[in-house]
Amino acid sequence: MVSDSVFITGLAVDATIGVYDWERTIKQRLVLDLDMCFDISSAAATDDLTHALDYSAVSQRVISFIEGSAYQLLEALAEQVARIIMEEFSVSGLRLRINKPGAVPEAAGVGLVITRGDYLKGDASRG
Ligand SMILES: Nc1nc2c(c(=O)[nH]1)N=C([C@H](O)[C@@H](O)CO)CN2
Repeated sequence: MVSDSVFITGLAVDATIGVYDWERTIKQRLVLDLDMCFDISSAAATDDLTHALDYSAVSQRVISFIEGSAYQLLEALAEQVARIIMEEFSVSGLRLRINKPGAVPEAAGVGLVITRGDYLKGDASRG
């Protein structure tokens, strides 16, 4: 079981997201934190990006997907982002946190955290 991970924090994307009519006509800021299970041993041994989980490529793919999406719920968006990363980047598990900082004016942030795949298996230090 792999305990290595590659992370992305504070990934800011403007999206059409929300359940109310007024939210369907504007873009709102979302901020994502990702922790992705990935064995770094091959990248470490070869010093070659082609053997690494390229956090730049993941970031651009996630930004592109979210900018083209129009979900109502963060839950629906989160599930698809997790699926894309796991399917397209050979990530065996991940933790995804999505913050919608403007949604509740009285709160610094609201949102959700999901874990998928192997994220919590075999590594007590995560979670
Ligand atoms: N669990 C969730 N609760 C709420 C969501 C959501 O996506 N998941 N969305 C909204 C509204 O769109 C809100 O952000 C508008 O301010 C409310 N609750």
